[in-house]
Amino acid sequence: METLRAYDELFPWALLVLVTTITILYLKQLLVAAFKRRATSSPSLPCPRGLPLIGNLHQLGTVPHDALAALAAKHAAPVMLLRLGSVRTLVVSTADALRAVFQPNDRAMSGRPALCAATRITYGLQDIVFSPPDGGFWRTARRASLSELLSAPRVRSFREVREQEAAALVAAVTDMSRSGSPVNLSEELMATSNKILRRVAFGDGGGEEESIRASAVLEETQKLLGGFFVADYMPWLGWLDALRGLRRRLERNFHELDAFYEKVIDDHLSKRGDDDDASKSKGEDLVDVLLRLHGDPAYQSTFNSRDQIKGILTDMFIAGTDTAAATVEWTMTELVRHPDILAKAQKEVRGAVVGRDDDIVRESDLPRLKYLKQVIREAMRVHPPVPLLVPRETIEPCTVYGCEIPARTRVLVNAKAIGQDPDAWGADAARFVPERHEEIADLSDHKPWHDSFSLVPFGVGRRSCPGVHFATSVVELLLANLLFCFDWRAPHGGVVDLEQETGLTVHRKHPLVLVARRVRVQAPSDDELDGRFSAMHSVPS
Ligand code: HEM
Repeated sequence: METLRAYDELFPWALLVLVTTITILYLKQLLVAAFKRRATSSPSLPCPRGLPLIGNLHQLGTVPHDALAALAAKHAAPVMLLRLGSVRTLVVSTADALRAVFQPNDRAMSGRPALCAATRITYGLQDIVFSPPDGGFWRTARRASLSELLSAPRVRSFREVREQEAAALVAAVTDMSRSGSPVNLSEELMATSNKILRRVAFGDGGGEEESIRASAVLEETQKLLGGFFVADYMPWLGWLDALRGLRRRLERNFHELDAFYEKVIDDHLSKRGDDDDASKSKGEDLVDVLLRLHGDPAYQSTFNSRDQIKGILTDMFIAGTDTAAATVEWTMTELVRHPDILAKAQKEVRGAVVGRDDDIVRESDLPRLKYLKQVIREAMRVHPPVPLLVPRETIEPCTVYGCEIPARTRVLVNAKAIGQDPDAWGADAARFVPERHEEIADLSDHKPWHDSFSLVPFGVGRRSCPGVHFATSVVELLLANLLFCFDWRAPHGGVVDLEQETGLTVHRKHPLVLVARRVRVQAPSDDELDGRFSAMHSVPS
């Protein structure tokens, strides 16, 4: 009994000790877990604080690339981790950081998020731009884009289309300049770029009316792809997109686009039956090429459905039209803001292209226009047309500055912030100075675009743009003709602003409206020509 009483007295104490021990062990475990979490997730990557539910979404503002650049500067964060809705997002904002993030992790960073509009428009990600990199399809389709669709010989084969459309642009602007009315250059450039891509991709078939309808459908596709779908950031609120009517718009656009492609493909198939093999590869447009690959045993296992052909056609059109037009639009904006640079570029092109009857710049003239290429590079540094590139997503865990980044993290590369990075471009990074690209030996070579981490308007690594060659030939030809044929100024002696419209491709907020004066260039004397070339490559005061 004595012993039992002793046990009774001891029991509460024993219980207390037990509970205390368990509590201490539990708290210790919590603390260790918390330390471990801090140690393994992101010890050094800044994570600007967000709000419940929406995270940092509200900090994107109306011009996301500029807002992100400001946020990165505020937190001294070349790389930062944000939460956009429920999406963990890594943002890269300087050239050094881009190298540090991508050089060791190019494969890990090569995914794309399955965004709502892109998934629908590309027939469930059966294209090049948005397809996942780990299946065989992207690899084969990308190989086809480099060796067939956008190869140097293929791009050369479309020279006539580009020259005809450049001449049509000059004619349209000449008409407007004659009547004295200012030219809406943004509109003209978009129409020209659109027409070039349509002819290259779908051929010359179809009447003018059909062509205009197709442009309207493709324009809507562009808007939807650049639009904001709530489901891309907060999947559980995706029903809001239906309430906003976006889902219905997307469905309508998808079916219109599909009907258009079906007709184009059927027309090509019936035309093909009549052609012999030799004429087939001669005047092929991109639909012809894709139909040929569809029947080629080397490609057949991956290119085996019409949907894939249609997905890739959307890529070509969407990736190529808007971007080329925006590049010329921003380049002309900067030139009109810098009359000395405009004069120097005009002097070069007018000195190099004279003495012919047709009074227009041809593609064979372009290799001589070194300063023009510097001007374009500088415009793409200051105004990359796709400032946040096309979003990426990690396909596997990887390490960034010693921190583990899980798979399925969205990655945004701020090409605009990188182009303004003073460590890469110097203290005058914000100024428009084409001469800073003088050192690049061969600007006709497209390698410099892909080798750089400080100038990345065409992206970076294995998913960078395969359309560089195509894009630069359109941009250079249109710009050279605008400079050769016209003198330009802002209406009423005003200043052209730099306000931006948002979207995947960034255009000017207000169209670029300028006064053009048609110029007929006289053949210069030999002495004049000698003087021109020595003056041409000196820095303007
Ligand atoms: C000035 C014009 C252009 C610019 C600024 C541009 C820019 C870009 C950018 C930033 C990307 C994403 C790169 C990345 O994620 O690292 C891209 C991808 C792509 N671009 Fe372009 N682009 C232009 C013209 C073109 C043209 C003319 C075509 C074809 C006709 C084209 C076809 C593509 C394709 C297929 C991809 C996807 C590549 C992949 O994911 O593997 N682009 N472009």
